[in-house]
Amino acid sequence: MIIAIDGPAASGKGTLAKRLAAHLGLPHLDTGLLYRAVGRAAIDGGIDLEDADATAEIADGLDVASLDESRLRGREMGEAASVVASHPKVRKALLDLQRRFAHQRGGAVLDGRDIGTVIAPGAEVKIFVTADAEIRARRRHLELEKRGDAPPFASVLADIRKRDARDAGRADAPLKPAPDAHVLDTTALDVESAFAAALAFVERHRH
Ligand SMILES: Nc1ncnc2c1ncn2[C@@H]1O[C@H](COP(=O)(O)OP(=O)(O)OP(=O)(O)O)[C@@H](O)[C@H]1O
Ligand SMILES: Nc1ccn([C@@H]2O[C@H](COP(=O)(O)O)[C@@H](O)[C@H]2O)c(=O)n1
Repeated sequence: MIIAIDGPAASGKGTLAKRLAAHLGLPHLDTGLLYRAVGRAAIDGGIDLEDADATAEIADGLDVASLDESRLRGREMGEAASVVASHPKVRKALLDLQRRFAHQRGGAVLDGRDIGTVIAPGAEVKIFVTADAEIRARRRHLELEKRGDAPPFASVLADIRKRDARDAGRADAPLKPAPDAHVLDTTALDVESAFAAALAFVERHRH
């Protein structure tokens, strides 16, 4: 069974994908990490994030086994990822490995922006996780506060809005729910309730 989980920044899709994968015993891929890794490598190498050819070359040679998540999290990498993710050549370079992961024997859970629309349009379960931007910013701000690394709330909210607008506005694989996706609005749901709602949906649709 392939479970595709998409949604805007800080909607909780990663939290949900991880929980579902652990509960169902399926492998999980956070596809945002791939774009973050390309952004990270470009910055480390002094390459302009707007350079589609150079960043696609990085994406082509990405070693997924050696992704260092601790260097990929954080606001700057989210922004850098969103810039490189707008290049069709970068997306093309990362397509096959995501599709192979999705179609491995036994199934998988993937979360990102285009899983239900582009990477695995035939997925048995598609969930588009969303929440009001202010709530998402509040959750992300809380997370950053716990890490002792919180900028002002207003700048967290502005980052989220800017990233969503870029992701939804790009021509190639824009952020949007697949026509057959179940939209799960978690604005009024805590983590446990969101997980319970997602799991109930999965159980209804697995075949
Ligand atoms: N339903 C919820 N209620 C309250 N907090 C939540 C909920 N879901 C997730 N969170 C918290 O919100 C923050 C963002 O969640 P998460 O990292 O899963 O989002 P994401 O969509 O994967 O983000 P990104 O797109 O930036 O990778 C985390 O601190 C997480 O613990
Ligand atoms: N399937 C995907 C996944 C991610 N992106 C881009 O990467 C950025 C970072 O993603 P996070 O989930 O780690 O926040 C995101 O803003 C997108 O621009 C993507 O395009 N497709």
